[in-house]
Amino acid sequence: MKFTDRLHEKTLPIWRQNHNHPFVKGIGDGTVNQDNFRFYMVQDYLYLIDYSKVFAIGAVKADDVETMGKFAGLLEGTLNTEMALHRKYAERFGISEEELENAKPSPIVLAYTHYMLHVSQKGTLAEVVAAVLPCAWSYWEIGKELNDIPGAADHPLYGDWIRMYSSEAFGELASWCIDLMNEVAEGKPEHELQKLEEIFLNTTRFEYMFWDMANNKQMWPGAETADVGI
Ligand SMILES: Cc1ncc(CN)c(N)n1
Repeated sequence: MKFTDRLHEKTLPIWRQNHNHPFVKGIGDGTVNQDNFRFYMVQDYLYLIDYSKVFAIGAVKADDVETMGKFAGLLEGTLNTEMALHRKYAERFGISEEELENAKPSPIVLAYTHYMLHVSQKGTLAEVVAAVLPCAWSYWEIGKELNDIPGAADHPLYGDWIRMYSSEAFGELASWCIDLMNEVAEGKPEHELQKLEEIFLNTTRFEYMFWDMANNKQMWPGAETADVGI
């Protein structure tokens, strides 16, 4: 059994909850509230800035030039392809790039990104990969699932999102993360595998919390409308 099969099996209930989250379903059937989607895209942009930094840490921790190159590819793909989607949506919503970068992160975004940055700064290369894997893997699976819904990828607003996360290019990045997880877990003692499992479980849980945050436009307690992200 591959280590990633073990991870998938262990986190299956929460993994399913991610796929069936009302916000995800709403992107697929076009019913998600536009204002919530706008909030989500702004918060996701902030998330991706730190997520990209985790790939840079991966490059620093890589043991060979080929792996360094893959992390550089993931960093480039996130900054220039995935985040281009967010910049395009921001333009549609009348949000400038400056406003986007200066938006305030929600408590969930801060907790999630700080967790990933903490794990990757203090941990091993395998721990870096375990932290980022649910992000790439679950979005790719969700993208493909939504793309299978007839007409979903043609939706005037949410179609771009579905096409991005079901694309071959995104799938390649996700597959590379899956393969690397198996490579770096090979031969590790059980206690280290359990640690990787825990990190993977935690970021899978954060994925669920992120969808919930988007669904509820959840910001800081007592925040005024003007403080809500942007
Ligand atoms: C929260 C989150 N997780 C994952 C992805 C896919 N890179 C994303 N854009 N946002």
